[in-house]
Amino acid sequence: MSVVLGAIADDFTGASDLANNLVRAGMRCVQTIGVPREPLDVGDVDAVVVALKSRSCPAEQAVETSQAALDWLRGLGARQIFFKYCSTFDSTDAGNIGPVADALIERLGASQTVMVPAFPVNARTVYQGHLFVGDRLLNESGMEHHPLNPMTDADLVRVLGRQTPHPVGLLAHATLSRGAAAAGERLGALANEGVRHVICDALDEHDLAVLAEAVADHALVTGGSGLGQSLPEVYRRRGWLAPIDDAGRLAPAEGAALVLAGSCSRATLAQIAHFRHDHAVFELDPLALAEGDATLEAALDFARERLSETHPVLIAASAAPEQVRAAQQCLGVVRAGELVERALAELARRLVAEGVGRLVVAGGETSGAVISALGVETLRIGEQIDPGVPWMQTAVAGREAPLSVALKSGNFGGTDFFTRAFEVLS
Ligand SMILES: Nc1ncnc2c1ncn2[C@@H]1O[C@H](COP(=O)(O)OP(=O)(O)O)[C@@H](O)[C@H]1O
Ligand SMILES: O=C(O)[C@@H](O)C(=O)COP(=O)(O)O
Repeated sequence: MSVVLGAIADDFTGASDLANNLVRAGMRCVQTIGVPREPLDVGDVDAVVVALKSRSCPAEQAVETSQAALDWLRGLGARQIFFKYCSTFDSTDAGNIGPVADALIERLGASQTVMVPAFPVNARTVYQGHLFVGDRLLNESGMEHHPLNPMTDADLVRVLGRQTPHPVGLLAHATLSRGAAAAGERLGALANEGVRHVICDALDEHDLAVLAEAVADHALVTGGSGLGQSLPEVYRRRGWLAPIDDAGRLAPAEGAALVLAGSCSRATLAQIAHFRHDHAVFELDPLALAEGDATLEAALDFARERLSETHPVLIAASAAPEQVRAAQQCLGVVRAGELVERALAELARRLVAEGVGRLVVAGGETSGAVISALGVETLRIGEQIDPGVPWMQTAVAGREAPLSVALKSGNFGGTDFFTRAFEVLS
């Protein structure tokens, strides 16, 4: 059997979210950081997820790295390509969802793709093309304050329409509720009208299963990880997958426990507040980081004094919207983000070299910066901590035992995530 699914994820937390769902649905999955330099042995692999850091970079760069990932995945023989973006459709009018989807469609010679951000288990649903987080529209969910891609419009047909010159259509719930054949017919009719991108409603797992059945033969699908829960079952019915084995067991974890947070989402802020009750927290201020290395050294000292296997330490740049705005006004949006990402990446690099072996990172961009600084190339997927966030293991230079790492999407996880994650691991 060869690789069935090749996925291109626009950030690192998103990649592990998708890989987690594929593993839980019984696919043997490897996550790579970018396109690996060495050939990858895919002898017993059903799915490969390539993690990129292409969500917030200039659109041309996102297109270029995504095309390179596509070419590599096709070289592995992948039957279907999955472009994974955020379940909150994180993007701006400049991209990158529209431009990347267009480029992938063209390179694959396809005529259409579905857009399925829904992830019901984490309360992301789509109705009449409008994205909800819980019972709030996207633009009232906290995502309107995102430091890099504030989401101020919940109408995804309209949002995507600003990112692509091609027509955007809707596969509405009324059609979906009539089953996979009706959904497939509607997609075909839209394709005949020249509609390239189809935003799909989905309220629950059943809707995702219907969509998976309708699109399993498409060259390209796009969306959040929810669709990744449902596709493997369709592949299995078609005989494309080997029987399920134990797809997600890791070696025992070793080393001190550290949490690094760069996400400013509501969920992460609540998780930090919860953690603070019983644990030590160091706050990184981007304005102080801009002044020189003293803050970074202070954070290192703080961690070194407290690191242990049993009591995690947290270093966080995460701040409330008004503080983020103040830092951005002073430093600029890009520089503020870069200063924080660089500092957290440097802390990870130095503290892992000094014995951290269990690492949780909060935030997609932040995870990209940290994992890149650690020189990670591939990750194995292990146990789920909360929906969308698995423990993973990887080799890092200078460490004999594998590094256990969890990349938490800003918006995911219960309030006790930063303590419970380590309990799950032990
Ligand atoms: N105090 C702060 N002020 C300004 N920007 C910040 C601050 N803390 C974190 N950031 C930046 O905000 C961005 C958060 O994005 P990300 O890590 O993807 O989190 P999420 O997963 O919540 O989207 C990062 O670029 C990070 O460097
Ligand atoms: O789909 C999702 O919500 C996540 O997998 C995701 O993409 C995470 O992005 P961040 O919130 O930026 O971590």
